[in-house]
Amino acid sequence: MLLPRVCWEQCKIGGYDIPIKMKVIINAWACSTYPEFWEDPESFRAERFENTSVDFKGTNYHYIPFGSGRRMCPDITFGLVSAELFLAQMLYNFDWKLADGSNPLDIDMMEAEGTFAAKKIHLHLIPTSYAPNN
Ligand code: HEM
Repeated sequence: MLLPRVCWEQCKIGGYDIPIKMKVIINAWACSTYPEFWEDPESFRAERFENTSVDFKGTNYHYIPFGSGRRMCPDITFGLVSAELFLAQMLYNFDWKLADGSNPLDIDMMEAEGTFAAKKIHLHLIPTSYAPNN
């Protein structure tokens, strides 16, 4: 869910009358899984972003992980760099195995309900420190 907005003028969206001053909350997850815009929307397919002009900067309304408009996330750059740096450090310094020895392709990617898209089933991993020979 994005931050709540207040409607500045009366309008109609998807057949619904939205009165002036009505509080509106945008469901970014619903936008990002709308079948009219996304093929097989609930599958994790990172390659769907290859060779496309769709990006996350708030002008493609079917993909708004950082929101859109004047209240969109002011720290997109910091957020992206932090996530990339963290992931790169974890992958560079450790080898990873699933704690129960199962196949990574069988990981259940269901999301829990809530404001943030956390995994429904926790991921239990065993890191092994990767120390290259000096
Ligand atoms: C990958 C990381 C991040 C994601 C996915 C993210 C996502 C979002 C989203 C969806 C919103 C609501 C936008 C809207 O309603 O249109 C938001 C707002 C905001 N974010 Fe982020 N964010 C991230 C990282 C950060 C970081 C690192 C900071 C600060 C250090 C930050 C600070 C804020 C602030 C202050 C707002 C409120 C803006 C306002 O009320 O005008 N975010 N973010």
